[in-house]
Amino acid sequence: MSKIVVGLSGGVDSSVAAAVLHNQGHDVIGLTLWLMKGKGQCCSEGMVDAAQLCADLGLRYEVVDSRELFEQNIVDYLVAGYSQGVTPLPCSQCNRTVKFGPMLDYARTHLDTDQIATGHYARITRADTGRYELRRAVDRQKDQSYFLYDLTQEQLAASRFPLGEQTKAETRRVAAELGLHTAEKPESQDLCLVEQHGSMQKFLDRYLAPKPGDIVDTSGVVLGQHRGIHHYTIGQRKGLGIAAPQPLYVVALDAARNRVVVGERTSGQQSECGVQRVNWVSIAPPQSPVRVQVQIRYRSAAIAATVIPLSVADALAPSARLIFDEPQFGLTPGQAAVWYDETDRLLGGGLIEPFQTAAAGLAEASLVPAPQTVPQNPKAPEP
Ligand SMILES: Nc1ncnc2c1ncn2[C@@H]1O[C@H](COP(=O)(O)OP(=O)(O)OP(=O)(O)O)[C@@H](O)[C@H]1O
Repeated sequence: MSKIVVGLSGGVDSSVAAAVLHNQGHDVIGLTLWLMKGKGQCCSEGMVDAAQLCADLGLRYEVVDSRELFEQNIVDYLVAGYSQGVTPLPCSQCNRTVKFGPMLDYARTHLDTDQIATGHYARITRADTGRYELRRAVDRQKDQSYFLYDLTQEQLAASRFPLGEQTKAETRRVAAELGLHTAEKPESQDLCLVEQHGSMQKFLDRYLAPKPGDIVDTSGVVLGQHRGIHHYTIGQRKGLGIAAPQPLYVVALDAARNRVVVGERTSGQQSECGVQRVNWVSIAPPQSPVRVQVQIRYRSAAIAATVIPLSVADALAPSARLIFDEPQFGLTPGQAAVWYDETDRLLGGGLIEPFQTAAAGLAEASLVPAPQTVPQNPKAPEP
């Protein structure tokens, strides 16, 4: 039996993960990363529920103050990204740099173990080559592998996902059978920051001052005014405030000119895109193109595509080109493209690059903003 540190958010999933491992005879230590300044779900009620769970099961419980790390790696990253016209995906970045990495460090340094577990719905297997593979969860509705594409081999080697083989309904049933007080706790519906602030816009409004500009069509004709490009996302149709005979969508965010570019659905279609900060997971970085099924958003259907690996020599920042079998609408710079094989193995993923739209004269934005580009926080939340 092993000593395992289980990340506890205070929700039913991590409660069951901890209880199951405990019932299997492992020496379980509950750990909550205190992430948010202000009273977020995980950081007030969540900690109380996690502490209660550990008391009920007789587990040691730890809280690690990770608020500064979360602020630097997630809040600043989001604010800088949105101000540059990209729509960053915080969850995969959070998993790699705020949760799994630091949790593993803490487990090794303070708790004398290199094993961690979470309530994520995904599965880890080991190939004959010794490589750790990430697979979709058995419960496809709950599958969270998309958010885990950026984990390193070291992190996967240390991690367990006890819920990967079961459905959410089974998790709730186990929680009820074990009498866990979190059994009936409602599902979180959105990003933790969105849940805390009510909406992504309300969160961003705390950091980014309004910066009105033009809404233009793809040939540059001004159609209206916007309140700041951070209020918009690629593919958005509602809330543009423009009367047009045909439906218009946001097809690009031009930070350099502070413009929102709109067009008909066909003008927002792309047959390929660049991907940066690629992480190859279940297979070693390939030297030649790979046929894949790719997801360009968490809930989007997987689509057939070919990944062409680029800059293989640069192991720290490999990039790739994705060529879709059919043109795709709604490719959003900053979101993750995550690719799988025909079964359920997550092969790799990376961040969709800002595209060059010659017609709209867009400037390229960086997905990895320099810290000094982060605007001063006009009204930061109270710690
Ligand atoms: N603040 C935190 N500290 C430690 N571990 C966390 C924290 N937040 C999330 N986790 C871990 O990551 C897993 C997935 O987190 P996510 O936010 O997706 O929650 P979830 O799927 O709603 O799960 P839960 O029901 O446990 O809240 C959790 O089950 C938990 O193990």
